[in-house]
Order: sequence, then structure tokens, then C-alpha cells
Amino acid sequence: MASNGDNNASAKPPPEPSPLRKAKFFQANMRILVTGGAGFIGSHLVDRLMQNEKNEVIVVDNYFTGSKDNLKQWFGHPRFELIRHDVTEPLLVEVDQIYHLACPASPIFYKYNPVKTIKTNVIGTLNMLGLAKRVGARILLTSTSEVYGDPLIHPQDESYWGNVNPIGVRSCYDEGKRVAETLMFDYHRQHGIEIRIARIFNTYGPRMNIDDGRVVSNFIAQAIRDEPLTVQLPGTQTRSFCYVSDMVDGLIRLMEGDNTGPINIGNPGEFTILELAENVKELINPDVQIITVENTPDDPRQRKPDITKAKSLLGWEPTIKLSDGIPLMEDDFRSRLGISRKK
Ligand SMILES: NC(=O)c1ccc[n+]([C@@H]2O[C@H](COP(=O)([O-])OP(=O)(O)OC[C@H]3O[C@@H](n4cnc5c(N)ncnc54)[C@H](O)[C@@H]3O)[C@@H](O)[C@H]2O)c1
Ligand SMILES: O=C(O)[C@H]1O[C@H](OP(=O)(O)OP(=O)(O)OC[C@H]2O[C@@H](n3ccc(=O)[nH]c3=O)[C@H](O)[C@@H]2O)[C@H](O)[C@@H](O)[C@@H]1O
Repeated sequence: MASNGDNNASAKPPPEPSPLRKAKFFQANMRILVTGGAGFIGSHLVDRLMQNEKNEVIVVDNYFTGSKDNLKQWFGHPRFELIRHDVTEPLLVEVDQIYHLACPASPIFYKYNPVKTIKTNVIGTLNMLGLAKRVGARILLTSTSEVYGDPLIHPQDESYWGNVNPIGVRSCYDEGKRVAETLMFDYHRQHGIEIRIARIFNTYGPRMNIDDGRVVSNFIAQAIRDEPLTVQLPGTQTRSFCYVSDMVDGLIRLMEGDNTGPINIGNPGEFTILELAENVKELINPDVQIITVENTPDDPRQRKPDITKAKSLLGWEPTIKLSDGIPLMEDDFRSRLGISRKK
């Protein structure tokens, strides 16, 4: 059983995959389930998985923050299937791999119905682990840097246990993901399930909801619409932004490799939110105003991934820097907003 060398060796061998895998005359495609596949990262992951002719991709999504539009390029494709389904309900499908992404990710959306966010993280992950156990599938969870809370060490490596408020307004998400990680490891140890855990740091790129509420999409939409960029106070808080194609590459390497994780996947380039606003202003609209507005409770003050493990265990590191990624996202936002560049 693959592991990251920590004390997580499983007690039992993994469940047997489908007999079709050993069939003599019929070579089945790899069947891959992507939960939350109609969302931002999920739809880019689906695009990449569909490029491999040996993959059949099944997406399940409840469309809370995702959209069918993100997947319309695959409608009618014989290797693609889309199911409206909520992961808090059991799911019966026969698959070889599960990328478990289903969960609202933008703070304004995960705080909108916090009880549902917890159910999605806990019951949803339990259901997907039950599915993995029944069919012998390998399962990857998209966890988050929010498991480190408001981190007291910097940059954050995977051995850090975090500084999380268990009763705050972000807890439905960060504590929810922490329980999801616990469930993953307990199924691994108790039932021999093959698990992979990615701790994703702030990711941005085309197809983010224009009104998603996350900082990169907010600033880009504001700059294009000639509206002031809203820097939440103090503005010195930091984030590290990873372009979505790099993220997808990291997730697939983690799934295909031998290590359970958790492994940080993110871009270590760190910016204050004010620096991000200045970058967006310079690249998209030098005339736009930058204003400060109130922040929300428990906003982490600093965040930067230590990606030593991703580099050494996955041979992965990001390739797209922020100043190259912002214009790529600008093109997508302009075409969706119908606002072309000023002459
Ligand atoms: N984007 C980031 O910066 C980031 C950072 C850390 C972790 N992550 C994780 O990556 C995953 C994807 O994030 P994203 O940015 O693409 O977000 P997103 O909101 O665009 O996508 C999430 C998808 O999950 C679906 N969903 C939500 N609840 C569901 C449920 N109960 N049943 C079925 N589908 C459900 C949504 O409709 C949406 O399509 C999430 O698990 C998120 O926690 C993202
Ligand atoms: O990468 C992660 O681990 C997490 O990062 C984000 O959470 P957060 O960093 O709070 O994301 P944003 O809402 O984009 O906020 C980033 C920073 O920008 C600030 N901000 C946000 C929006 C805005 O208009 N202005 C602004 O200054 C916020 O106060 C915060 O300090 C994601 O939304 C989570 O899903 C993800 O799990």
C-alpha cells in the first residue's frame, strides 16, 4: 500500500477492483468519477482527463456553484456522462478512480448554508469513501490550505497541524475539510482504501464564476467593469495564487503516483492583497481606483505553501506566474462580460 512514509500504513489490503480489470479479451477503459466536476477546478480537470482516450469520465454535481455550461464541450461524447446528484446522498456507480471535489469553495458560498457545507464535507466524503470501498476505487480528496487556519508557521508544510477556530464562521469549511481528511485516513487504515489528499492553495483561472466573491475573480471583474477594486482590510494579508492548469497537473500526478499525501499543491509566489490589486490595476486597467473595505471574521493573515513534498514526491511545481495568469483570465472574463479591451 502506498503511503507518504508517515505512520499511516493500512491494516488490510485494498478491496479488489472490478473483474473486468483482469479480463482476457476485453480491455475496459479507466472509469473516472469527478464529483463537483461542473465547478471551476473540476471542469478543467474533466477537460484534461477527457484528452486521454482510455478514460471514461462521469461527473456528478448538484450545480450549487457549478454550471453545466462549464462542461458543454463534452455533451454527447461517448466517453462522458453527467449526473445531477448531491453527494450527501449515496451513489451507486462502478468506477476505478474518484476525484472528490464536490464542495462550495468561495467563502461567501460556503458560509451561505454552513450546515449544508458541513454535510457536504462529512456525509459527502463518507458516501464517496463507501463507494470507493465497494468498488475498490482509488479516491483523491481536494482538501485545502484552510486546514492550517490562521497559520502560526510560515510557509506552511504538511506536518503543521494548524490554528483553526472550531466555532467560527469559516469552521463549516475548514473543520469540515479536516474531518474529511480524518475520514480518508480512517478508511485507509481500517479498510485498506487507496487514498490521495491534496491540500490546495488559492487557485484562479478562466471559468471562475464572475460573481464568485473570491479575490482574483472580484478584482478582475471590477477592473474590467471600471469599478473600484475592493481590498478588504488590512490589505497586508497574504495569499499565494496558483493557475488552474498547474493545479490540474498536480492533482493528476498525485492521483497517479504512490503517495497518499497530504501534499500541498499551490504556487509559493506570495502577494499581499494590496499587491494583487496593484498588479490587476497595472495589467488590466491603470485608471481604476483601489479602495479599502471591511473584512470578514477569521480571515487568515498569511498563506504560502511549502511545496518541497510536491516537488520531490510528484516531480511537480507550478509553471505559470501571476503576471502571466491574470491576462489569460482577463480574456475569459471579457468574453463572458462582453466588454472588449479599451483601444
Ligand atoms: N479554488 C480554490 O482556490 C480551492 C482551494 C482549496 C481547495 N479547493 C477545493 O477544490 C474543490 C473545487 O473547488 P472550486 O474552486 O472548483 O469550487 P467550485 O465552487 O467552482 O466547485 C465546486 C463544485 O461542487 C459542486 N457541489 C457543491 N456541493 C455539492 C454537493 N453537495 N453535491 C454535489 N456537488 C456539489 C458545486 O456545484 C460545484 O460545481 C473544492 O473541494 C474546494 O474545497 C479549492
Ligand atoms: O486556498 C485555500 O485554501 C482557500 O482559499 C480561498 O479562501 P480565501 O483565501 O479566504 O479566498 P478569497 O475569498 O479569495 O480571499 C482572499 C483574500 O482576499 C481578500 N479579499 C477578498 C475579496 C475581495 O473583494 N477583496 C479582498 O480583499 C480576503 O479578505 C482575503 O484576505 C478559497 O475560497 C477556499 O475555497 C480555499 O479553500
